Amino acid sequence: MRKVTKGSVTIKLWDLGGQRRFRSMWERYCRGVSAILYVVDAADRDGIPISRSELHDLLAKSTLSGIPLLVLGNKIDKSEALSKQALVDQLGLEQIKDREVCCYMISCKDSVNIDVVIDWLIKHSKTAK
Ligand SMILES: Nc1nc2c(ncn2[C@@H]2O[C@H](COP(=O)(O)OP(=O)(O)OP(=O)(O)O)[C@@H](O)[C@H]2O)c(=O)[nH]1
Repeated sequence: MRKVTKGSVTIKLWDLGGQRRFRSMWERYCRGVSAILYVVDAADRDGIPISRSELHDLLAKSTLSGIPLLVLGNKIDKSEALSKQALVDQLGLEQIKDREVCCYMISCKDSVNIDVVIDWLIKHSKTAK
């Protein structure tokens, strides 16, 4: 667990492993959270179908209904990265109707759009409500 503080708001973040053997644990960690952040490698075009089905399987859990979702398309510094619209389409984000969904394209390597992610998290934190 990591904490990020901005102003008077402290956000607690749990970084869950993306490998197959960790995926069955996702639902347990997501119960009761203020928001789910789903980070996808936007440059790994072949991996997107798996990301899509794992995401939709996760969101189908009744325990997680209504929890806001922020999808991050990471690695936009790579030339092969998908556009935002292509990522939204390929992940089927427009089909998610039971919660707020947002998508940002980021580069952790070049620190692109990290500020908007933090702002989104703060807006959706329990203390901000
Ligand atoms: N080019 C590029 N590489 C990145 C970026 N962010 C992370 N990486 C690289 O991607 C690799 C995987 O990063 P991790 O942070 O281990 O990925 P992860 O998704 O947390 O891994 P799991 O939790 O095991 O799923 C590392 O080699 C990082 O340096 C980015 O924005 N651009």
